[in-house]
Amino acid sequence: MNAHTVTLANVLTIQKLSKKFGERFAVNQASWSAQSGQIICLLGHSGCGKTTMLRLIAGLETPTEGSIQLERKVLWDPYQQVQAEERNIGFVFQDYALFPHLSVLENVMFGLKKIPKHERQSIAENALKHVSMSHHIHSYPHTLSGGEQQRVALARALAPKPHVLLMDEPFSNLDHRLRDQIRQSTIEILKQTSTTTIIVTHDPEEALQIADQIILMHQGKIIQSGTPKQLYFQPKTLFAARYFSDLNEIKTQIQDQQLHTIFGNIAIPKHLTSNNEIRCYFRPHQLRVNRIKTENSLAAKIISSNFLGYSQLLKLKIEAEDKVLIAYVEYSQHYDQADTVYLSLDLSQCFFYEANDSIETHQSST
Ligand SMILES: Nc1ncnc2c1ncn2[C@@H]1O[C@H](COP(=O)(O)OP(=O)(O)OP(=O)(O)O)[C@@H](O)[C@H]1O
Repeated sequence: MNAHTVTLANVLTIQKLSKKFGERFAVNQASWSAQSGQIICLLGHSGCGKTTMLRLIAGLETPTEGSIQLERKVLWDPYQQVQAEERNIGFVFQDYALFPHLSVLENVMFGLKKIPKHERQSIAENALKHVSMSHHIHSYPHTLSGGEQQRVALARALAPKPHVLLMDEPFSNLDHRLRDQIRQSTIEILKQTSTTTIIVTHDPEEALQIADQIILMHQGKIIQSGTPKQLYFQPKTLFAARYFSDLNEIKTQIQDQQLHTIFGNIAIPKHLTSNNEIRCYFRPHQLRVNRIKTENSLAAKIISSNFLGYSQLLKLKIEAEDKVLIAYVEYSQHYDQADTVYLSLDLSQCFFYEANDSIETHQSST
C-alpha cells in the first residue's frame, strides 16, 4: 500500500438487501457500502426503490432478506434486529416533518431525549447556530420559509450526532435559486461535521454535484455505483449513460476488427464480445461544431437553435445522411438556423453498447 493511501472503514454495509411488497420487489438484492464522512446519493426514477432503501436502513420497514450493518454492529439480518429508535440514525424527511405545535428549539430538543435534560438546550442551541438559525429559536415552523424549515430539520437530525444521516429528497420542495444555496450550505455542514450521509434524489445534476458516490437504481436493482465521474464518463449501460443527459446515437458496422461510423473508425471495444449490432452514443456537448471543414468532419445544416444563456442547443441535420444530431455549443459562437457547419467527434470518448442492451445490472463493486 502507498504510504499516503488512507483506508476508510465502512460505516454502513448493505448486503443482498431485498424488500418485497406482495409479489413485487421494491429493493432487489442490493449491495453497497458507505465510508466515513461520505455523501452517498441514491439516484433513480420515481418508484425505483430509493425511499424504501432509506426506510429499511432507518428500521421503518422490515427487509425480506439480506443484511444491514452499522460499523461492526448488525442492524438487521434474519437472526438479529435492532429497533429503529436504537439505531442512532438520523432522518430528514422530504416534508421535514417538524412538529407544528413546538417551537424551533423544542423541535430540535425533541430529538435529544436520551441526553440528560440539563444538557439538551445547549446542544439544541448549538445545532441551530450551526445551521444559522439562532435568531429563530422561539419561532414556530409555520412562520418559517421552506429553506428555514429544512435547516431546522437538519439541525434536529444532526443534534444527537447520528452515526449516519438519511435525507429523503431534502431539496425538492425548495424553489430553484434557493435550492442551490441551501444545498451548498447543507453540504458544507455535512462535510464540517464529517457526517456520513445517504441522500435520495432523482435529479442527476444534484447527484453529480454533491455525491462522493452515486448508487444508480432501477426497478429495485443497482444498475451501477461509483464516483460521479465514473458514472458520467464510464456508464456501463445505456440506461446509466442516458440518465445523465440526452444522447446522440449513430450506427456502426464491423469490418476488419474495426467499428466503422460516419465519423471514422475505431477498434472494437473489449467489453463487446457478441456478434450483435453495436451502436455508438455520445453526449450533445461531445459533438464538435466548426465553421471550417476539417479532416473527417461532416457537413450539416442547423435546423434549429435554442438560446440557453451561456450555451446554445443546436439541432443539426447531416447533409449526406438522414440523421439529426444535437449539440451544445457556447452561445458566444453565434450559430444561426440554416447555417452550414462541420461536425467532428472523438470516437475514443464515445459509449458503445449492443443494440439490444437496455438494462444490464451490475452488483456494486465499490
Ligand atoms: N408500503 C408499501 N406498500 C406497497 N408498495 C409499496 C410500499 N412502499 C413502496 N411501495 C412500492 O415500492 C416501489 C418503490 O417505492 P419507493 O417509494 O421506494 O420508490 P422511490 O424511488 O423512492 O420513488 P419516489 O422517488 O417517487 O419517492 C414502488 O413501486 C412503490 O409503489
